[in-house]
Amino acid sequence: MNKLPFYHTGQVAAARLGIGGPVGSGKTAMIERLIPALLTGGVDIAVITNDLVTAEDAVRLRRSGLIDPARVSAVEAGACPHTVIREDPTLNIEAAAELERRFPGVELILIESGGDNLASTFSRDLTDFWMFVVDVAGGDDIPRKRGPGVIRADVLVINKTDLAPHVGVDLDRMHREAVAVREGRPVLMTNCRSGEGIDLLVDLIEREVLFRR
Ligand SMILES: Nc1nc2c(ncn2[C@@H]2O[C@H](COP(=O)(O)OP(=O)(O)OP(=O)(O)O)[C@@H](O)[C@H]2O)c(=O)[nH]1
Repeated sequence: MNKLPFYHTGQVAAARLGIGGPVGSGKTAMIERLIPALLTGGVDIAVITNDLVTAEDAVRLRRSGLIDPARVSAVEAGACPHTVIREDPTLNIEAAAELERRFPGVELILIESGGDNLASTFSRDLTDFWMFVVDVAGGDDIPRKRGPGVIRADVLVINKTDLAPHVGVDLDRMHREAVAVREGRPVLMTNCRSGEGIDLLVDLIEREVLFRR
């Protein structure tokens, strides 16, 4: 196998897209929606998942039938999830390089962080672009709390919009308050149950990450 890094092989590096957010906000569900949408758009993709001490999310994606299981790599953080996406992203950088070696045409690598707190962010050494996924059921006060993930992510995604009536959340207000703390950076709303909003997210990825439009 060719063990040289991509910059010695003439191969163009794949874009790295980080997906972070609190536990259970719908990061894996988002990836399950993004995979078919991106594949339909002709994007050559691979995925890295980060879990604490298991490969649970990777196993779920490998079994989903949505993507070649060999294109899903698992990193076991063994510590707070942000450690391996921010403080020392070596394991993730190596996993991405390995996917590029094995799949030379890969254009986009989705890197899912383990569920974390509102302060988690991705290192720019690891990702070209990163999204932070929060969910309606986590509370409409989350944007007002101004955590670094909410404020600094390249795109903030508010997921589980279908649950708003069940948890008493005013979606327009939650969106307005998120926009207000993000100084012009985008805020999207999704429902991963139905797929609503995923088209806008894919448009954004194709435009801002893959420079296709
Ligand atoms: N109603 C509703 N449920 C959702 C939505 N997105 C995800 N879920 C559900 O929320 C739960 C958590 O979703 P996951 O995709 O596992 O969340 P995660 O962020 O990957 O979770 P961790 O990796 O454990 O942090 C699952 O039961 C999903 O089916 C949504 O848009 N609407």
